[in-house]
Amino acid sequence: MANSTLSSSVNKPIVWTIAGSDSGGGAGIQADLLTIHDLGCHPCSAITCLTAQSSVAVNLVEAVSPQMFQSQLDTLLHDLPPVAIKIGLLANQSQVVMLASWLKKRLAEYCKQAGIEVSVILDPVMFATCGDNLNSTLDFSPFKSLLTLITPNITELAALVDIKAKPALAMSGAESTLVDQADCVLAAELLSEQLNCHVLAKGGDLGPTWLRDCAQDIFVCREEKGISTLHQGRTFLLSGPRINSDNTHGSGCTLSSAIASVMGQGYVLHDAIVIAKAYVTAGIAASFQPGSGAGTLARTSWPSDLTLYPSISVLDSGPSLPGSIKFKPIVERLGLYPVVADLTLLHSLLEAGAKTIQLRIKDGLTDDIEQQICSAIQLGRDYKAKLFINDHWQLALKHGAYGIHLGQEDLYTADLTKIASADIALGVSSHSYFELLIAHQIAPSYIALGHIFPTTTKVMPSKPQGLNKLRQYVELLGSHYPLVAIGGIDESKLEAVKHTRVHDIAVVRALTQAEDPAGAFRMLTQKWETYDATE
Ligand SMILES: Cc1ncc(COP(=O)(O)OP(=O)(O)O)c(N)n1
Ligand SMILES: Cc1nc(C(=O)O)sc1CCOP(=O)(O)O
Ligand SMILES: [Mg+2]
Repeated sequence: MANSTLSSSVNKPIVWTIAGSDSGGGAGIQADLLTIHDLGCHPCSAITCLTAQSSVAVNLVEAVSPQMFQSQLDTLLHDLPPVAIKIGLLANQSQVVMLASWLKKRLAEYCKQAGIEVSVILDPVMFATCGDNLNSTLDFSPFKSLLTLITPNITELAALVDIKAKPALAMSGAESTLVDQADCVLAAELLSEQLNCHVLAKGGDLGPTWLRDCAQDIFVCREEKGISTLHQGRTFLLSGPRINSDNTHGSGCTLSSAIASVMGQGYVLHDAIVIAKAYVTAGIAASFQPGSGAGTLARTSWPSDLTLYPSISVLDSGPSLPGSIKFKPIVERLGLYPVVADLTLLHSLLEAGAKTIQLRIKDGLTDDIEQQICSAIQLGRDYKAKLFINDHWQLALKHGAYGIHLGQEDLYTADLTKIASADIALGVSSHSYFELLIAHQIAPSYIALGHIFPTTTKVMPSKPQGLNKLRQYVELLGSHYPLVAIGGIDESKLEAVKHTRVHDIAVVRALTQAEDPAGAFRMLTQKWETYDATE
């Protein structure tokens, strides 16, 4: 017992914070250590400076010596290398230059040797919540191409961006302040180009009027591995609930260290951002005031309440989703859901008792496809089954299918309003928290969660989600939608999948590669229905 406790704590991902000490305990290193620990990682720190700080004033800032700064980084790298790093307050320009050079040489060398990538999140701390200037004159350009993400607030964004390089911004009089949403977006996109990294421009502070109803952040995303190309090279608006509270001291530190902690556990950037935003919202909602000035955030662990999460909209000129539509609800269980490519198999699985089934044709002649879709829809009706058509939404609409299954990419090209008003059920694929939140915004009839295990049925841009994430998705959305797990599920995985409490499962190869697909369907269904969801 003692051993297993020891090894589980040793195996926690190591996340560093490189930041200043806040003697008041609400921000800086102190907030970061609490956050990283609360979100399941082991925190290490490299302290840049000490601040004599309370909730009402910053009275003294004293940088550590260059030797001490360098030695903390080298000492840690030797024995406690990070999977992610959060950088906060840097005390002077020489620390910026030294750290940039360390990231470029030492960290890069380590990453190459270990064959890993380390996410680096910079929170460019310039002002304390009490308004005191901490360091508003730093030049962060040495960090170009060395950061994963930078997270300025709107004031910091205005100070950071080289506005003169963007005539459109300068013309709108935005030399020192950014007011309009369009100016903020342009500035964030410009900063992203300047530093060659993703940007999250935080609108949590009560600044320009467009930010006052909800806490809105602008997320400029460049190229990123592990996610659909649909969500790369785009600018998003993340709108979360605004909690009216003065106790927001340390919210920027908390957000950036939460992003590092979540990325350090293998979540993609987009997920880390929405999870961290939800974490900060929950922390502000439960905040407290230990001194006489602004109070500080509570640590409320991994956020699983859907109302904490932001809605996502697109701010660039690309396609966007329609608002307020709702699809036919499905109240009964989908059960074991076969996804098949031919009518003979479809027919035999209906005969074996499938109550939900999908026709997924990936190639073939157009005339032929329409004929197969027509026949499948008729078979679905004959067997009183829920027959979904994958991809071919126009033909499904034309011939009155029970349902349509669409991938995230299809959501921007299909006529969703027409599908909803034809009372056709809609299933939507998802591969991350970010995609789940997008699916939730159009309130489909069910959401598919994939791919849970490695699959050879199709090439996926994302990594297998695994059982832990599946469990988290079910906790987040399981009371709102039927959730269907897909990808690599076979007899050997059935019981573990059931323990996540996901409602239903969809399978391809577990049936298509079986000698007797109808027999395999009956056997898997019987097992799926008899396994207990509780562990
Ligand atoms: C139940 C179920 N879940 C996910 C998918 C995948 O759909 P999509 O993202 O549209 O990808 P393709 O199937 O078109 O490759 C699915 N078909 N069914
Ligand atoms: C069609 C499909 N969609 C997925 C997704 O994650 O969206 S995974 C997948 C393939 C599932 O096949 P198998 O059961 O053979 O692994
Ligand atoms: Mg599809």
